[in-house]
Amino acid sequence: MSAFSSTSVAPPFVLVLYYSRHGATADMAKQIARGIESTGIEARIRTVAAISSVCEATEAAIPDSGAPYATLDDLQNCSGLALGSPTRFGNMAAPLKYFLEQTSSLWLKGSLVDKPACVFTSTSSLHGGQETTLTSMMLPLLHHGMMLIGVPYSETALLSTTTGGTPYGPSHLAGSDSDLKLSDDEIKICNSQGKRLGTIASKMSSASK
Ligand SMILES: Cc1cc2nc3c(=O)[nH]c(=O)nc-3n(C[C@H](O)[C@H](O)[C@H](O)COP(=O)(O)O)c2cc1C
Repeated sequence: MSAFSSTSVAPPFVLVLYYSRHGATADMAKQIARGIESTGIEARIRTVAAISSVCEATEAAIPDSGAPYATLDDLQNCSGLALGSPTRFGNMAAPLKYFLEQTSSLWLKGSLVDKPACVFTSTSSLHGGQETTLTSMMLPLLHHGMMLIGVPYSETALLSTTTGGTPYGPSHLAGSDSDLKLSDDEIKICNSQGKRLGTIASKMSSASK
């Protein structure tokens, strides 16, 4: 093969994209990333900026701590997506929705069609809207044509958990002071969801080459 015909193909990765204010959803993102990376594919962890009426004028391009901010290129080039948000009045948090509302150019090109995706959330109360938040995050992903994966009951932690964990996606009960750590069952569910997403993303990205 001549030097001119060899092209360097960027290795596939799964984007773990979340917003977190107090750190619980960020902890979940790390556990999902562990599950993804256990399958041999890179997990790229990215967050979105908080919003305010002047956010675009005041936010630094790179946050002082934590994951870098996601770009549209991260979404465009990922082989799969794990999307996470704290529950806000039974819905996803505004900063994540704000980011998603800037993805019309990707929607027009169909960039995310047929890519696998999962969703995860953290709440302060057990019946405070985990499932509704998870489904609220699924809706824009379905508009983008993504293929949603949940947590099958073959993950037995779904049956033993007394806090978070749903078949719609991993969840966490953070408590009213946002100080409860991820339980062992919640961690298992995050890890297995990441593993499932990584496995499917790897298979689909190698099949499309
Ligand atoms: C504006 C606002 C609305 C919230 N709405 C809910 C809610 O509907 N149900 C709930 O259980 N917790 C609610 N919470 C609590 C957060 O979901 C919870 O503290 C979550 O664990 C925070 O995740 P984080 O640590 O990733 O920021 C709300 C918090 C805020 C600031």
